[in-house]
Amino acid sequence: MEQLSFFKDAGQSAGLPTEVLEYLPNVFDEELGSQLMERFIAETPWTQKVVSMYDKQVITPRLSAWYADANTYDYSSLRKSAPNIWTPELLIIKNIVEPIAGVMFNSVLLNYYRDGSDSVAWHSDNEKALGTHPTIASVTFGQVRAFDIRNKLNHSEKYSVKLEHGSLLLMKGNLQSNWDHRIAKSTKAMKPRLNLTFRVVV
Ligand SMILES: O=C(O)CCC(=O)C(=O)O
Ligand SMILES: [Fe+2]
Repeated sequence: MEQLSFFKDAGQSAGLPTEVLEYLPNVFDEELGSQLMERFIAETPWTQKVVSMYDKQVITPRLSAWYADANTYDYSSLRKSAPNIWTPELLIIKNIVEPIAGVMFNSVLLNYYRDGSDSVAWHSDNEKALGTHPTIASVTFGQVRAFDIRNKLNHSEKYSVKLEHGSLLLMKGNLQSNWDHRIAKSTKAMKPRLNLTFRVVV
């Protein structure tokens, strides 16, 4: 019954720019989503990255893992290790997401937010290897968290989507070039959340 609480703050801010963000709730059955999430949390080879920020070494406030086709070039300086190879669970999700997105993906980044103090800071996924207008398919299981976007040229232009258990968010068009996004920390009690962003790396 606990899963019910995942849904209670669903919603999105008015005027969300749907040409860059398409939100599809309930793409995954609630029970299947919970089972997949438990397996991912237990069985993924999680890593926690250390990044340099203003001369300081900062540990990223979440756990991550990268999976890709074996021949995919390791494009990012942040991902120096070889990718993990697709698991059956990841392929189940990939096969559901691809026809909806209309894209065949060759990699996925998993992020595990253990509680409300885990987060991802404002950024855009605009690495060259993702191309100019990438479609990125973002699948969420677990705790509802707010996905915020802000216009890069006008930070006061902001929108928010509450990403629910079993939902799919398509990021597309100019999202990565014109907008930043984040998952903010929360001081409220938060259960674990798992997010998978399927990408095409060229
Ligand atoms: O957790 C999310 O919903 C977003 C993750 C993200 O932005 C990223 O991995 O680049
Ligand atoms: Fe991102």
